[in-house]
Parts: sequence; structure tokens; C-alpha cells
Amino acid sequence: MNEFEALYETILDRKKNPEEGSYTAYLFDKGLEKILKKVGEENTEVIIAALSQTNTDLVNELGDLFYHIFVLMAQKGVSLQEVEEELARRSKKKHNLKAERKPITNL
Ligand SMILES: N=c1c2ncn([C@@H]3O[C@H](COP(=O)(O)OP(=O)(O)OP(=O)(O)O)[C@@H](O)[C@H]3O)c2ncn1[C@@H]1O[C@H](COP(=O)(O)O)[C@@H](O)[C@H]1O
Repeated sequence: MNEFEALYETILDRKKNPEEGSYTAYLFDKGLEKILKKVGEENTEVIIAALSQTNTDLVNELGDLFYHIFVLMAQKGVSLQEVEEELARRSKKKHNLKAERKPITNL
């Protein structure tokens, strides 16, 4: 299991078993609007870091953004696998388009 999967599993666990002092449990308790507000804020912080801060700052902000996006996914019942499958579908579509183009270039 990689770090993304481990983090997502922890978030799902916090949703099922809210722990005292858990920031994740606090977000689930506050609900969708609060989670979306945090995603928006962290998104803005990523943009600011990319424009005017170091890559260390950017990595830090990206960590915050990924975390809050995973909380959003868990709140909405979207799995990591579904996103991976969507990306795989797009990747296949691209390959298929290339394959479809081949006979034309061979004419
Ligand atoms: N990756 C994260 C993570 N990234 C960011 N954050 C929290 O996100 C918050 C963002 O900071 P802000 O200053 O924007 O927000 P704030 O003022 O603390 O809170 P708000 O009142 O604005 O909601 C901080 O409190 C961070 O601790 C995270 N909290 C938890 N995790 C992971 O989630 C796991 C479970 O954490 P708990 O739910 O706290 O047990 C941890 O082991 C970590 O791996």
C-alpha cells in the first residue's frame, strides 16, 4: 500500500470510527460545506506557493490539498479506485485514438 492509499484508508477509518482530537473526524462532523471550503483554501495556497514560494513550500501545500481532497472523496463516497479507473480509461482512449489514426497515416 502506498502513502496515498494508506492516507485514504486512515481517512475512511476516521469516518467510521471518529476519534477524540482527530482533525479528520472534526471535518466530517462539520460536513460537506466545511470540507469544500478547506479544499478551496488549500487550492489557493498551492497556487500562491507555486507562484511565489519554494518547492518545499509547494510540496507542503500539495500535501494539505491532497489530504483535503481525500476527505472530500470519502465524504462523497468516491473511492481512489474509481479515480484510478477514470484515469486508466482516459489513458486507453488516448492509445485507441493513436491506433485509429495509424491506418490513415499508412495510406
Ligand atoms: N495529512 C493530514 C493533514 N494535512 C493537513 N491536515 C490538517 O489540516 C489543517 C489545515 O490547517 P489550517 O490552518 O488551514 O486549518 P485549521 O485552522 O487548523 O483548521 P480550520 O478551523 O480552518 O478547519 C491542520 O489542522 C492540519 O493538521 C491534516 N490532518 C491530518 N492528516 C492525516 O490524517 C491522519 C489522521 O489525522 P487525524 O484525523 O487528525 O487523526 C494523520 O495521521 C495525517 O496522516
